Amino acid sequence: MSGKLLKIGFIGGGKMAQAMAKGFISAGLSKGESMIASCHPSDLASHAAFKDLGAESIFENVPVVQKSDVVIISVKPQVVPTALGDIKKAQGVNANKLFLSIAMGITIKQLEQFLPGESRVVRVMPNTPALVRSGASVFVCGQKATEDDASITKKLLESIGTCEQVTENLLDPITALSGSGPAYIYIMIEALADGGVKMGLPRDLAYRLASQTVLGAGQMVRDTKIHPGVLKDDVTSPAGSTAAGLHFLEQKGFRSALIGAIETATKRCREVSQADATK
Ligand SMILES: NC(=O)C1=CN([C@@H]2O[C@H](COP(=O)(O)OP(=O)(O)OC[C@H]3O[C@@H](n4cnc5c(N)ncnc54)[C@H](OP(=O)(O)O)[C@@H]3O)[C@@H](O)[C@H]2O)C=CC1
Ligand SMILES: O=C(O)[C@@H]1CCC=N1
Repeated sequence: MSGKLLKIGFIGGGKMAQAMAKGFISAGLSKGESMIASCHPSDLASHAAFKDLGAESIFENVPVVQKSDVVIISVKPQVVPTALGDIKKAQGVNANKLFLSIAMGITIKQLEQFLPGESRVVRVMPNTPALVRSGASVFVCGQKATEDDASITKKLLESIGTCEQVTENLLDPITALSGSGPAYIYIMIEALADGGVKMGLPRDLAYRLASQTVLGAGQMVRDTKIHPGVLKDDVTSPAGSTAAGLHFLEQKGFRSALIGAIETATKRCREVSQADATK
């Protein structure tokens, strides 16, 4: 991937596509002008967002494939069959491209069926912190993806955060954990700040402290590799305030709620994987 910048195309220019596009640009791996996105006419905000990046933004999917080296399938799962159907039906399109699909629940097998036979498919699960290059992504290579495709995928995803190659059976729980996870953490940050405000903190200070605390705790687990239970014990002084707070969380089923969220979200991914659930 040295030298000429890859042309990156997005089929669907929504939230996750924009996060990845902005991440690639700030990583220096791409430029607005080497990107193209197909947007839906009903989502002019996304159309404008890609134009603001200096990218080409259009309302058709086929030219995105024609003009790109790597095509990122970033429409909602329910839209994937139609969007890829457009490409399969089109005459004379060179679909011998690398397709990265980020669609929740859509399997490699389904993607390979929806796309023309020559297409090389990699299934990816990123998350929105890709925008600030702190994403957590995983990928699975399809039948026709080459070692080069895996390297290109890795290079792209590592530019916007961490990246691991996994097996497809892990994709649904990963989607539930790291794909959806930022949403759980955002409501936690909001609630922590609400608690701080309830107890008299100014709102902006409460958000700064809550977000930095989440960031710092995550970094502690990742960088020290110390078990989170041990790190929790280090915070919890005998007869102190943390023990009182933890007791309240246990009474309210905090752990159980998080475990249940991952279980429920995984089940939703599995529903979508079933062909009729993409409708
Ligand atoms: N958001 C996230 O955190 C993550 C999302 N994903 C996956 O990314 C994909 C996109 O999600 P997200 O960005 O949240 O969703 P968005 O709704 O923000 O983006 C999807 C975009 O595709 C547009 N669209 C609809 N139909 C078509 C079509 N036929 N051709 C081209 N574009 C079309 C939508 O327009 P309109 O709104 O008008 O329908 C919308 O702009 C999903 O498959 C999701 O599972 C994966 C990981 C994380
Ligand atoms: O909510 C969703 O379905 C997508 C998948 C992971 C994050 N957002």
